Amino acid sequence: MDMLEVRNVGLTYNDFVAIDDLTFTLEQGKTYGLLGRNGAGKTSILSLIAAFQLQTKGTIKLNKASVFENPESMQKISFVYDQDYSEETEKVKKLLEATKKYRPYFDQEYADYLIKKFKLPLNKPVKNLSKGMQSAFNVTVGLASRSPITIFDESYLGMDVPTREIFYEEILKEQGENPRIIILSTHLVSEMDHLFDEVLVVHKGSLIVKEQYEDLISKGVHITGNENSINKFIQGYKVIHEQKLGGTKSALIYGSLTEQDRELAKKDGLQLNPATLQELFTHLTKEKGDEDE
Ligand SMILES: Nc1ncnc2c1ncn2[C@@H]1O[C@H](COP(=O)(O)OP(=O)(O)OP(=O)(O)O)[C@@H](O)[C@H]1O
Repeated sequence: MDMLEVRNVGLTYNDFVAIDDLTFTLEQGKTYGLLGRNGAGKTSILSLIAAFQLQTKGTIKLNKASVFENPESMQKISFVYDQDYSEETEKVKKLLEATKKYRPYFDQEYADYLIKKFKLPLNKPVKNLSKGMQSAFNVTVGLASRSPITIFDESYLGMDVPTREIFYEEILKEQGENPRIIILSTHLVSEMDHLFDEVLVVHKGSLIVKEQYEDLISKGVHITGNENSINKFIQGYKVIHEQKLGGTKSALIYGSLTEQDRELAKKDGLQLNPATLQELFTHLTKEKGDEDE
């Protein structure tokens, strides 16, 4: 069972702290959603896991061995990110062959299948592909690499909806048939949440959430009703968002409601509705100056 352990990891660029003190473990067979606002530190974390750079402090280990400058673990990690192909004169077929050389788990049959699915033109220079097609090419490399750790950092850029659907279907299918550690960094929270087994939320370089998707979702509850009753009800709960309309108020609670309180809410005529991951993410990472709806 492959296991990635990130312990007390920090990263500073000159004096700027991009990542503060991250500790988490990832396990084979799970798809992780990595969420965070712009500049939260997602790409920085992923580039450390992929050993593209060395952290300023802490350790990152794959199966107990440090990943940095470790050829064995580097072969097990694929990092799919938004590459600049403006100078890439090589054709799709040739570039795929070249990439394959460094990926010991690469499955050519699966790559051929994906090329067909994504309708990638094998004889076109990669620099001449549309943005969405370049992303499809990257995703093909990432999926067909079958690396024990496969990272997709906003790998959907430029893809249209049907193409993104193919990407999502393949993630689900692959994880079922060839389990690995998959990390999906994304801003398309509501579109991709069905893919996540676990969710990591990074905010200003710190990890503020790491939870099973189902557990996390069960903590978000919208409670709506008469303002006075709501104010009384929410005491003691963590409220991450409030909205008022006339005498009616709606509060978004983050934390498990007791059965007793659910009964109480019903009795008081208060409405309870589950929150979505996107809502929880938005309000948990709210910053001063963000507009309230
Ligand atoms: N090479 C660098 N030198 C200096 N600062 C950097 C460098 N790379 C990233 N940063 C800073 O580190 C912080 C985290 O950046 P990072 O790219 O990891 O964020 P992100 O969560 O991936 O953002 P986005 O969602 O916008 O892609 C940002 O404030 C960014 O400006």
